[in-house]
Amino acid sequence: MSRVIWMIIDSVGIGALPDAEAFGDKGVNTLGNIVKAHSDIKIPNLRQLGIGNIDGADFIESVESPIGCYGKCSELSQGKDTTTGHWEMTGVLVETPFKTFENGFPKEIIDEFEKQTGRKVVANKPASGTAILDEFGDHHMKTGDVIVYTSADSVFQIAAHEEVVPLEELYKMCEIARKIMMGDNAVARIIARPFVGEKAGSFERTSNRRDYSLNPFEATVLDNIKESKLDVIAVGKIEDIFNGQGITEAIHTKSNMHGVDETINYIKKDNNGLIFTNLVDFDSKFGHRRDTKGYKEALEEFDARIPEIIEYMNEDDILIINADHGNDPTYKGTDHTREYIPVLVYGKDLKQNLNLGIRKSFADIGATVTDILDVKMPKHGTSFKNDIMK
Ligand SMILES: O=P(O)(O)O[C@H]1O[C@H](CO)[C@@H](O)[C@H]1O
Ligand SMILES: [Mn+2]
Ligand SMILES: [Mn+2]
Repeated sequence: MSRVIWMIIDSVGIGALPDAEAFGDKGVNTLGNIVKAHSDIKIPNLRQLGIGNIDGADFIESVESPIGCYGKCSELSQGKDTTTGHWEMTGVLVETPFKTFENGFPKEIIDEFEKQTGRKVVANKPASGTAILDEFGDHHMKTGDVIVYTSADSVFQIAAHEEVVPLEELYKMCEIARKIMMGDNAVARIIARPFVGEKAGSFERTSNRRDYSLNPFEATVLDNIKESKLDVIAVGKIEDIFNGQGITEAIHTKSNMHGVDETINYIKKDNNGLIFTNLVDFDSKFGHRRDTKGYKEALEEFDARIPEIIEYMNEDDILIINADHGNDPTYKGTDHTREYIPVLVYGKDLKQNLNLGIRKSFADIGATVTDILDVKMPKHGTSFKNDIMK
């Protein structure tokens, strides 16, 4: 039976959506602008899969006969964050945007949080997660007050030094915040942001980050697969994005390469159903940091692992690679960008060099996954399984 290996290259958008300006994003193109900034980029394996053959992706040299099926998808949901992107690709549309807090969180919320956690809050504003450590890290070290911040995303983030606030306490604080930030104040995610280091300028965030999401509003593709008694194996932050819903086994990872290693480990094992991986470094280490060189190198590093992934796949396994939103490292600010996402599909038994065109929704990908695994179809999305099968 076919398995699906579904890998999310977090934030690798491929050009502005028609409505990008309404999201404050003009002329954005994550992959396009990285390639423009670094024309020596080497991503031969993504190109072999057809990334340069996608409609409008003329900034990447195309190949004559790609071995994959390739296309791009629009986002129907009103958002450009990870939760919205992943939920849409698994069949749940977010029609009302998640609540954001451009001016920080209201006093009642902070008061309640301080009361229940017994710690004072500093910052309480939108910020870049590394800049905020430079600004308030020293104060935190001296006082034990925790750094609460948000961004253009619907997030309540708590940063604390691992030696000042033990991880267990930080996670407990996130659970408290999760309970407070429901109902009218429901943010998509509460995020634990532990860090280490001596002083401002040398603080570093650790991989002990944890996200506390809302439950998806409706059944996702993952729920449908799990209901059919198949495996839904989550690698990286997938488990957090779905709050564990519809997942049968999960592993958190420290980096993109660790994510690829664990994905390959699962490919080698005997399982049935879906291996679902998120590679977040593109976004968190390079996109938000507006680091085009780092982003380019991360793409090259991932690209170099593709042959290995393919090598271990069974004859009837199907590999899908796509993004969840953009994060153009050449654009102003430090936030995500509203973009098309590329989608690449490869299987030893599938058609090659097939243009999937411009799809109406990310949900088409999840619908295809369910169709391949022959489980209940999601409410949204049009499967392209029949197009890719020989
Ligand atoms: O700047 P950092 O903390 O990496 O924040 C980024 O990560 C969070 C979740 O995606 C968002 O708030 C985004 O802005
Ligand atoms: Mn993301
Ligand atoms: Mn992000």
